[in-house]
Amino acid sequence: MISCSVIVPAYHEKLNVEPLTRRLFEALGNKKSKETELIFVDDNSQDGSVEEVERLQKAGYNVRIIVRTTERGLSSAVLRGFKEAKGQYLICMDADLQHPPEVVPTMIQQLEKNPFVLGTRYAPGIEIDKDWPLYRRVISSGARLLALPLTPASDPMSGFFGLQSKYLFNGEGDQRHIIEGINDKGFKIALELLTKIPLPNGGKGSIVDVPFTFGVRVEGESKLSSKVMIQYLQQLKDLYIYKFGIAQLLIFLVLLVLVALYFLSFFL
Ligand SMILES: Nc1nc2c(ncn2[C@@H]2O[C@H](COP(=O)(O)OP(=O)(O)O[C@H]3O[C@H](CO)[C@@H](O)[C@H](O)[C@@H]3O)[C@@H](O)[C@H]2O)c(=O)[nH]1
Ligand SMILES: [Mg+2]
Repeated sequence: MISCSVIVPAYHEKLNVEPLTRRLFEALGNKKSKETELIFVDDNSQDGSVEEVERLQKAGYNVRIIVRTTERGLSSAVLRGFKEAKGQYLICMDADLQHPPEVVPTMIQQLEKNPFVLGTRYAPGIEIDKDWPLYRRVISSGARLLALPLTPASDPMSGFFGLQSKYLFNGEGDQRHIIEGINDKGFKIALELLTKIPLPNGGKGSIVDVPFTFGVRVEGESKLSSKVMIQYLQQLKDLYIYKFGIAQLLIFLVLLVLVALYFLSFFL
């Protein structure tokens, strides 16, 4: 029986499909592999990813690929994968091996006892984004700072996380559906869920950190674009309103300007 589903949003990731699949199932070992399914959610890349997955299926791996033809986007791809998942433990990770598959067994172990598990780059001994160019560090720090009031999580920008499915869905069987009001735009699906799903005690004590080192992408290219950054700012605005009400939006905007000025000062 499948207890864990690993969901991987993928766009033009053909070269990463096989190494990710092999490394994941190798890390899981015999017993856990039988209880785990791997689901790629691809947005019609037409780059041979489908054929790669078919080859891996023939080799005996429990992997499949959902190809979306009318939708695009990381967050909505992850939500689609969650909807199709059979496991009670749901894990989300990138295709490009920046999230080490070897960390997944620890995440599953933690999910057996805790509602939410977060792959975090902010932990003792972890050097944050050490190979990132300066501009990515600036964007990442600014984005993290702005999300701090929304959740007690250490790394709400992370795309490497897991949760118990009962916190994501309402209803059972055919009636099962993702809780209302989840924004499916942009890249930051973990932040959205951390803010909105009904975690015990508002997340305090129910989000377990699993430290990992954010690797460097070897194959393919990042899909982070200015459109994604604008979607993030829109998402933040909506989350501030959701959490604090419309009056606080003004404070948010003032904060935004201050933070922008602070970071701009590095370049002036
Ligand atoms: N299906 C689908 N997948 C997508 C899309 N855009 C990106 N992806 C997939 O989402 C994953 C992350 O995309 P990257 O382009 O590699 O993102 P990144 O800039 O490296 O950002 C990562 O780091 C952030 C932390 O700073 C994370 O927040 C983010 O989720 C991601 O992991 C990859 O597997 C990529 O193929 C899309 O439109 N559709
Ligand atoms: Mg990446």
